Amino acid sequence: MEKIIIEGGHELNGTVVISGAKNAAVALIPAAILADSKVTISGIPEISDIDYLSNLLKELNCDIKKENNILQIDPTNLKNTKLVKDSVDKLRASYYLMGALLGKFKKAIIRSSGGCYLGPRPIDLHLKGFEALGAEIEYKDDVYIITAKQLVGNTIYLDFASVGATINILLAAVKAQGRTIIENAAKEPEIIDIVNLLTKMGAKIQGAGTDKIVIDGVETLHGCYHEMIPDRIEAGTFLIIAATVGRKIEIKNIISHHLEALISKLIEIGIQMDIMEDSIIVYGRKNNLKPVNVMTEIYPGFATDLQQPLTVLLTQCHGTSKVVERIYPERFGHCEQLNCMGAKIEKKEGECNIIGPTQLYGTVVYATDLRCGAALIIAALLANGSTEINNVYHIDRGYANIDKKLISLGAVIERKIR
Ligand SMILES: CC(=O)N[C@H]1[C@@H](OP(=O)(O)OP(=O)(O)OC[C@H]2O[C@@H](n3ccc(=O)[nH]c3=O)[C@H](O)[C@@H]2O)O[C@H](CO)[C@@H](O)[C@@H]1O
Ligand SMILES: C=C(OP(=O)(O)O)C(=O)O
Repeated sequence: MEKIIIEGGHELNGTVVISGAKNAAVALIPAAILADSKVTISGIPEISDIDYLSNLLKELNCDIKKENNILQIDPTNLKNTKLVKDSVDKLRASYYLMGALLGKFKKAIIRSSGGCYLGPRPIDLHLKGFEALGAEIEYKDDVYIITAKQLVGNTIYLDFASVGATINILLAAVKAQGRTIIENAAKEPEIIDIVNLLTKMGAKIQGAGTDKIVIDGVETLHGCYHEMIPDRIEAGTFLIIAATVGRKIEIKNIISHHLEALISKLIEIGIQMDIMEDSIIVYGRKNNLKPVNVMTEIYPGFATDLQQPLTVLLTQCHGTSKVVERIYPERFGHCEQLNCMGAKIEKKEGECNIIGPTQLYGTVVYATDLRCGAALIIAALLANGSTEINNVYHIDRGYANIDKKLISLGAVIERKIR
């Protein structure tokens, strides 16, 4: 088990380059196995979710090679192995292998996936989507057996615009017979990235980025080259780090348009930024920061994955801020940890009030999930004294080379094995 020790109080300066998007990469890789020849994806982030997923592809006899940030996935000799080992629940996105294997072989045997515990995370909408395409599903001893004689296109209305269900249904439908329509589809930028890859592979899809996606099934898909999008959540995290403990930080390899909801909150708080299309310069460490109210929503609303990191900046605002969590009402594991560091956060059902400003102090804390980990890093950079952050494996699932990136900006960080 690794832990990170951060000496707080150092002002950060310089440039940071954002890595590829975790939530796109973990779907692009399963999508690639639908091809009959090699798919090359560039911009792959160095995170443990990619290592776990690569191991799952190896279990399927897929040839997978990584060099720098380029991943070559050759599914020519793919076998439809049962995925029932512990390796499946190391990450959330292993569930995309359900849709991909179903689309490719009309059969998938896979156990439940893992990922951050943010309260209950059902996959009923994924399964209903597969059933609408003609699949039958059996669930026994934590393993899903999903089979179809034939997959046939259908109109599927999602009760909630779920990212995972939209992508999983896309993966199952690209090779189905006829037309599938996903109504109330998720509109996140990662969906567009997956559709761009599938289209290069020969799929026929319209409407990605809107709430109606139309898929006309094709018989075969082929290899291609794809350059993936940068991580808007990592970029947002660095925007918040820069606002909280930076003097002047330039954040590069960013699509500013993906971050509009966060940028507008930072402006409301009083953070000064120069916003370009593919980079942002943040002038942080301002006094008299204003409190704000934030409500998480599906894209283009404020991302739930950024509310935990933003909470740390809100501890420095003069007055009471409110965060309402509409996607995962139990996503508040960070509050107790931040309170141990001196924050004043009152947690209620589905929301919290942050009373600021408060001085934070270094202590021993525990990442309860990935973005709680990010919040604790920001708090530790700001705190008086040294902070020990435990359960670092959560952070490594989604932040590429976070220690190196922060050290290059002037942070004092050490990683230790317990
Ligand atoms: C790997 C990945 O991309 N993870 C992201 C993805 O997770 P994930 O794909 O799991 O999130 P969803 O968009 O599916 O979930 C959103 C909401 O819908 C509910 N729901 C979802 C599916 C379902 O079948 N039934 C159901 O009730 C969930 O419990 C949750 O309340 O989107 C979330 C919301 O932006 C992000 O926080 C995660 O970082
Ligand atoms: C919740 C997250 O990830 P996952 O869905 O992979 O658990 C996240 O990226 O914040």
